[in-house]
Amino acid sequence: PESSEVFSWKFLHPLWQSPLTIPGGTRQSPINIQWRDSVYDPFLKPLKISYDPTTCLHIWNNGYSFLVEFDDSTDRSIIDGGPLENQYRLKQFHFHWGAMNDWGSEHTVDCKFYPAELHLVHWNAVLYPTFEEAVMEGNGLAVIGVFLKLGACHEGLQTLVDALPAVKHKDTVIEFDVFDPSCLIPSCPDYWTYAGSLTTPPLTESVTWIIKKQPIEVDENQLEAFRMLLFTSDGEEEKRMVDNFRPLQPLMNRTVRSSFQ
Ligand SMILES: Cc1ccnc(S(N)(=O)=O)n1
Ligand SMILES: [Zn+2]
Repeated sequence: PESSEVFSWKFLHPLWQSPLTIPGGTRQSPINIQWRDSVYDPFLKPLKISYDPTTCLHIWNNGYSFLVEFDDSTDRSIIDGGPLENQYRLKQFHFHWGAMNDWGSEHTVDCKFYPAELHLVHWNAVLYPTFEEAVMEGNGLAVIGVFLKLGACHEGLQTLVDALPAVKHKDTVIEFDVFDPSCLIPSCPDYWTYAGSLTTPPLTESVTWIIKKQPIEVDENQLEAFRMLLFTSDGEEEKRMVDNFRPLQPLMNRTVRSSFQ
Protein backbone atom coordinates (compact mmCIF):
# COMPACT_ATOMS: atom_id res chain seq x y z
CA PRO A 1 0.00 0.00 0.00
CA GLU A 2 0.95 3.62 -0.41
CA SER A 3 2.93 4.73 2.64
CA SER A 4 0.23 7.34 3.23
CA GLU A 5 -2.39 4.57 3.33
CA VAL A 6 -0.54 2.72 6.08
CA PHE A 7 -0.58 5.64 8.51
CA SER A 8 -2.92 8.56 8.77
CA TRP A 9 -3.39 11.15 11.50
CA LYS A 10 -7.12 10.28 11.44
CA PHE A 11 -6.26 7.11 13.35
CA LEU A 12 -4.91 9.22 16.24
CA HIS A 13 -7.15 10.21 19.12
CA PRO A 14 -7.74 13.99 19.02
CA LEU A 15 -6.99 14.31 22.72
CA TRP A 16 -4.27 11.77 23.32
CA GLN A 17 -2.48 11.81 19.94
CA SER A 18 -2.04 8.07 20.48
CA PRO A 19 -3.33 5.33 18.18
CA LEU A 20 -7.02 4.72 18.71
CA THR A 21 -6.43 1.00 18.24
CA ILE A 22 -3.51 -0.80 19.83
CA PRO A 23 -1.85 -3.01 17.21
CA GLY A 24 -2.46 -6.63 18.31
CA GLY A 25 -4.82 -5.49 21.07
CA THR A 26 -7.16 -8.34 22.05
CA ARG A 27 -8.52 -6.99 25.38
CA GLN A 28 -9.06 -3.25 24.97
CA SER A 29 -11.45 -1.04 26.95
CA PRO A 30 -14.08 0.41 27.11
CA ILE A 31 -16.69 -1.99 25.73
CA ASN A 32 -20.45 -2.15 25.43
CA ILE A 33 -21.87 -4.53 28.08
CA GLN A 34 -24.75 -6.42 26.42
CA TRP A 35 -26.75 -7.45 29.48
CA ARG A 36 -28.25 -10.59 27.89
CA ASP A 37 -24.79 -11.80 26.74
CA SER A 38 -23.22 -11.51 30.20
CA VAL A 39 -22.82 -14.85 31.97
CA TYR A 40 -23.76 -15.27 35.65
CA ASP A 41 -20.78 -16.76 37.53
CA PRO A 42 -21.89 -18.24 40.90
CA PHE A 43 -18.24 -18.51 41.98
CA LEU A 44 -17.77 -14.72 41.91
CA LYS A 45 -17.40 -13.43 45.47
CA PRO A 46 -18.78 -10.18 46.87
CA LEU A 47 -16.36 -7.30 46.41
CA LYS A 48 -14.73 -6.24 49.71
CA ILE A 49 -13.91 -2.52 49.91
CA SER A 50 -12.03 -1.00 52.84
CA TYR A 51 -10.73 2.51 52.36
CA ASP A 52 -9.04 4.67 55.00
CA PRO A 53 -10.20 8.27 54.32
CA THR A 54 -6.96 9.68 55.76
CA THR A 55 -4.97 8.12 52.88
CA CYS A 56 -6.42 10.83 50.62
CA LEU A 57 -3.69 13.24 49.44
CA HIS A 58 -4.75 15.79 46.80
CA ILE A 59 -6.78 16.59 43.68
CA TRP A 60 -4.77 17.07 40.47
CA ASN A 61 -5.86 18.29 37.01
CA ASN A 62 -3.54 16.27 34.75
CA GLY A 63 -4.92 17.67 31.49
CA TYR A 64 -7.08 14.58 30.75
CA SER A 65 -9.31 14.46 33.86
CA PHE A 66 -9.07 15.41 37.53
CA LEU A 67 -7.53 12.73 39.73
CA VAL A 68 -8.00 12.30 43.49
CA GLU A 69 -4.79 10.57 44.56
CA PHE A 70 -4.13 8.41 47.59
CA ASP A 71 -1.11 7.33 49.65
CA ASP A 72 -0.55 3.80 48.32
CA SER A 73 2.64 3.11 50.30
CA THR A 74 0.73 0.76 52.67
CA ASP A 75 -2.34 -1.53 52.54
CA ARG A 76 -4.62 0.95 54.34
CA SER A 77 -7.01 1.44 51.37
CA ILE A 78 -7.66 -1.82 49.55
CA ILE A 79 -10.21 -3.95 47.71
CA ASP A 80 -10.36 -7.74 47.76
CA GLY A 81 -12.71 -10.59 46.79
CA GLY A 82 -14.96 -10.20 43.74
CA PRO A 83 -13.10 -11.66 40.71
CA LEU A 84 -9.72 -10.82 42.29
CA GLU A 85 -7.09 -13.35 43.39
CA ASN A 86 -5.14 -10.84 45.47
CA GLN A 87 -5.96 -7.63 47.33
CA TYR A 88 -5.34 -4.43 45.36
CA ARG A 89 -4.33 -1.00 46.68
CA LEU A 90 -6.25 2.19 45.84
CA LYS A 91 -4.04 4.64 43.95
CA GLN A 92 -6.46 7.23 42.53
CA PHE A 93 -9.93 7.86 41.23
CA HIS A 94 -11.06 10.05 38.35
CA PHE A 95 -14.02 10.59 36.05
CA HIS A 96 -14.91 10.71 32.33
CA TRP A 97 -17.80 12.89 31.17
CA GLY A 98 -19.47 14.52 28.15
CA ALA A 99 -20.31 18.05 27.03
CA MET A 100 -24.00 17.06 27.20
CA ASN A 101 -25.94 14.71 29.49
CA ASP A 102 -26.62 12.31 26.58
CA TRP A 103 -23.10 10.92 26.59
CA GLY A 104 -19.90 10.90 28.64
CA SER A 105 -19.40 7.41 30.06
CA GLU A 106 -16.74 5.08 28.63
CA HIS A 107 -18.58 1.78 29.07
CA THR A 108 -22.16 1.43 27.87
CA VAL A 109 -24.91 -0.97 28.97
CA ASP A 110 -27.00 -2.27 26.08
CA CYS A 111 -25.52 0.64 24.07
CA LYS A 112 -26.79 3.22 26.58
CA PHE A 113 -24.34 5.98 27.51
CA TYR A 114 -24.44 7.59 30.96
CA PRO A 115 -23.48 11.26 31.42
CA ALA A 116 -20.32 10.30 33.32
CA GLU A 117 -18.32 7.37 34.71
CA LEU A 118 -16.14 7.10 37.83
CA HIS A 119 -12.99 4.95 37.80
CA LEU A 120 -11.32 3.85 41.05
CA VAL A 121 -7.86 2.57 40.09
CA HIS A 122 -6.14 -0.10 42.23
CA TRP A 123 -2.90 -2.05 41.75
CA ASN A 124 -1.67 -5.50 42.79
CA ALA A 125 0.95 -4.70 45.43
CA VAL A 126 1.02 -8.37 46.50
CA LEU A 127 2.68 -9.46 43.24
CA TYR A 128 4.35 -6.26 41.99
CA PRO A 129 6.71 -3.78 43.74
CA THR A 130 5.40 -0.61 42.09
CA PHE A 131 2.30 0.72 40.31
CA GLU A 132 4.41 1.35 37.18
CA GLU A 133 5.34 -2.33 37.02
CA ALA A 134 1.78 -3.49 37.77
CA VAL A 135 0.56 -1.37 34.82
CA MET A 136 2.50 -3.72 32.52
CA GLU A 137 1.05 -6.99 33.88
CA GLY A 138 -2.15 -8.80 32.87
CA ASN A 139 -3.31 -9.01 36.51
CA GLY A 140 -1.66 -5.80 37.62
CA LEU A 141 -4.65 -3.47 37.97
CA ALA A 142 -8.27 -3.56 39.10
CA VAL A 143 -10.54 -0.64 38.22
CA ILE A 144 -14.04 -0.23 39.69
CA GLY A 145 -16.32 1.58 37.25
CA VAL A 146 -19.40 3.41 38.55
CA PHE A 147 -21.94 5.06 36.23
CA LEU A 148 -23.24 8.53 37.10
CA LYS A 149 -26.84 9.36 36.16
CA LEU A 150 -28.71 12.67 36.37
CA GLY A 151 -30.84 12.89 39.50
CA ALA A 152 -30.53 14.06 43.08
CA CYS A 153 -27.54 16.01 44.35
CA HIS A 154 -24.83 13.66 45.65
CA GLU A 155 -23.76 14.98 49.08
CA GLY A 156 -20.47 13.07 49.18
CA LEU A 157 -19.47 14.24 45.68
CA GLN A 158 -20.26 17.85 46.61
CA THR A 159 -17.21 18.12 48.89
CA LEU A 160 -15.13 17.22 45.82
CA VAL A 161 -17.07 19.56 43.49
CA ASP A 162 -16.48 22.48 45.88
CA ALA A 163 -12.72 22.03 45.43
CA LEU A 164 -12.74 21.87 41.60
CA PRO A 165 -12.41 25.62 40.90
CA ALA A 166 -8.96 25.38 42.53
CA VAL A 167 -7.84 22.87 39.85
CA LYS A 168 -9.46 24.57 36.85
CA HIS A 169 -6.26 24.55 34.81
CA LYS A 170 -4.04 21.67 33.67
CA ASP A 171 -1.21 20.85 36.14
CA THR A 172 -2.85 22.50 39.14
CA VAL A 173 -3.11 20.60 42.45
CA ILE A 174 -4.98 21.22 45.67
CA GLU A 175 -4.50 19.45 48.98
CA PHE A 176 -7.47 17.23 49.84
CA ASP A 177 -6.64 15.38 52.97
CA VAL A 178 -9.75 13.47 54.11
CA PHE A 179 -12.19 11.81 51.75
CA ASP A 180 -13.83 8.39 51.81
CA PRO A 181 -14.39 7.27 48.19
CA SER A 182 -16.69 4.44 49.32
CA CYS A 183 -19.43 7.11 49.54
CA LEU A 184 -19.29 7.14 45.71
CA ILE A 185 -19.86 3.39 45.37
CA PRO A 186 -23.51 2.18 45.18
CA SER A 187 -24.74 -0.03 48.02
CA CYS A 188 -26.06 -2.65 45.57
CA PRO A 189 -23.37 -5.38 45.39
CA ASP A 190 -24.12 -6.39 41.77
CA TYR A 191 -21.34 -5.97 39.17
CA TRP A 192 -20.10 -7.12 35.78
CA THR A 193 -16.43 -8.07 35.32
CA TYR A 194 -14.18 -8.63 32.31
CA ALA A 195 -10.51 -8.52 31.30
CA GLY A 196 -9.60 -5.21 29.68
CA SER A 197 -7.18 -2.31 29.44
CA LEU A 198 -6.50 1.23 30.53
CA THR A 199 -8.66 3.60 28.48
CA THR A 200 -6.06 6.36 28.34
CA PRO A 201 -2.34 6.05 27.54
CA PRO A 202 -0.49 3.73 28.00
CA LEU A 203 -3.67 1.68 27.14
CA THR A 204 -1.96 -1.44 28.55
CA GLU A 205 -4.00 -4.68 28.83
CA SER A 206 -3.57 -4.96 32.58
CA VAL A 207 -7.03 -4.20 34.01
CA THR A 208 -9.58 -6.46 35.66
CA TRP A 209 -12.67 -4.28 35.21
CA ILE A 210 -15.40 -4.39 37.87
CA ILE A 211 -18.39 -2.37 36.60
CA LYS A 212 -21.15 -1.72 39.16
CA LYS A 213 -24.64 -2.43 37.85
CA GLN A 214 -26.31 0.38 39.85
CA PRO A 215 -25.44 3.99 38.96
CA ILE A 216 -25.07 6.79 41.50
CA GLU A 217 -27.18 9.95 41.12
CA VAL A 218 -25.64 13.39 40.71
CA ASP A 219 -27.38 16.65 39.79
CA GLU A 220 -26.93 18.99 36.81
CA ASN A 221 -24.88 21.53 38.81
CA GLN A 222 -22.40 18.81 39.78
CA LEU A 223 -21.97 17.69 36.15
CA GLU A 224 -21.60 21.34 35.10
CA ALA A 225 -18.83 21.73 37.68
CA PHE A 226 -16.89 18.95 35.86
CA ARG A 227 -17.45 20.76 32.55
CA MET A 228 -15.97 24.04 33.74
CA LEU A 229 -12.57 22.41 34.19
CA LEU A 230 -10.02 23.03 31.43
CA PHE A 231 -7.73 20.76 29.41
CA THR A 232 -5.45 23.79 29.04
CA SER A 233 -2.91 25.45 31.31
CA ASP A 234 -3.32 28.94 32.76
CA GLY A 235 -2.51 31.52 30.06
CA GLU A 236 -3.29 29.18 27.12
CA GLU A 237 -6.42 29.56 25.00
CA GLU A 238 -9.14 27.90 27.12
CA LYS A 239 -10.43 24.46 26.07
CA ARG A 240 -13.23 23.09 28.32
CA MET A 241 -12.52 19.65 29.75
CA VAL A 242 -15.40 17.65 28.22
CA ASP A 243 -15.77 14.44 26.17
CA ASN A 244 -12.67 12.88 27.79
CA PHE A 245 -13.82 9.33 27.05
CA ARG A 246 -12.35 6.75 24.67
CA PRO A 247 -14.50 5.23 21.89
CA LEU A 248 -15.91 1.72 22.39
CA GLN A 249 -13.49 -1.11 21.56
CA PRO A 250 -14.25 -4.54 20.02
CA LEU A 251 -15.19 -7.31 22.49
CA MET A 252 -13.05 -9.84 20.56
CA ASN A 253 -12.86 -13.23 22.28
CA ARG A 254 -14.14 -12.09 25.70
CA THR A 255 -17.06 -12.93 27.96
CA VAL A 256 -18.47 -10.46 30.45
CA ARG A 257 -19.40 -12.21 33.70
CA SER A 258 -22.07 -10.99 36.13
CA SER A 259 -22.13 -11.45 39.90
CA PHE A 260 -25.96 -11.54 39.79
CA GLN A 261 -28.72 -13.50 38.03
C1 LIG B 1 -4.34 5.15 36.03
C2 LIG B 1 -4.96 5.14 34.69
C3 LIG B 1 -4.24 5.50 33.58
C4 LIG B 1 -4.86 5.45 32.38
N1 LIG B 1 -6.18 5.09 32.25
C5 LIG B 1 -6.84 4.75 33.38
S1 LIG B 1 -8.50 4.26 33.24
N2 LIG B 1 -9.30 5.39 32.47
O1 LIG B 1 -8.48 3.07 32.42
O2 LIG B 1 -9.01 4.07 34.56
N3 LIG B 1 -6.27 4.78 34.58
ZN1 LIG C 1 -10.73 6.23 33.55
